[in-house]
Amino acid sequence: MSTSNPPGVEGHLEEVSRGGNSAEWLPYSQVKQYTNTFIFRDHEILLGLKKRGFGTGKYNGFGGKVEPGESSLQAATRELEEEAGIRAALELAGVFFFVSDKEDKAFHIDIYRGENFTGLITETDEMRPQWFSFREAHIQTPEQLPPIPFHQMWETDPYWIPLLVNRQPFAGRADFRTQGGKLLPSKWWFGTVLP
Ligand SMILES: CNc1ncnc2c1ncn2[C@@H]1O[C@H](COP(=O)(O)OP(=O)(O)OP(=O)(O)O)[C@@H](O)[C@H]1O
Repeated sequence: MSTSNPPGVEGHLEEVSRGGNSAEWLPYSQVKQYTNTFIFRDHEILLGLKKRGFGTGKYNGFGGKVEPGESSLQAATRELEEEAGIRAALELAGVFFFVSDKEDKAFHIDIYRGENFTGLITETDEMRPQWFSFREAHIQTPEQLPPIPFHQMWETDPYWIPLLVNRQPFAGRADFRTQGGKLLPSKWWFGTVLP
């Protein structure tokens, strides 16, 4: 069964999770395009610890704004090289749309996945790359990698990272509100793409 998408979320989707308050979705007047890229090998995912700017101290994929004249895929490829020093053929894995009560701009984030990268993974001024394991039950790999550090990531990541890891195309939205000086999700909805 398809359910009705939140405003800003497109596609023929089936709900997988929703939560938060029952308030209306926050309004927005402008949409900014971003990218976020995750590299995979075996049961491992490459994350970067953000060292400056928005999301400092959190682990995330590699990405940023889509610049004028650039496609989303070009931006994702450029940001991966700028922030991690590598290149990879990327495919669109999902979309995460979010709005905060701090500004009237909405963020549309195209989420990409890639494998078989070339180049040497390199720490940059912006990101410290690190491999994590997503094996079930957090059984550690022979290289003793830690599991995905959800406690040090955006609060909405646990809703869509499993879909990314399981190769299920997805789209979702979250509204963030400032609570006690912290930006926290107040309402969210995620769905997988139906054929
Ligand atoms: C709130 N929930 C969120 N959940 C998951 N990912 C989120 C996110 N909010 C932002 N992101 C990602 O964080 C990066 C910010 O990038 P950011 O450094 O601001 O962009 P960019 O490199 O273009 O900026 P500058 O060049 O420094 O101006 C970018 O990948 C963007 O997709």
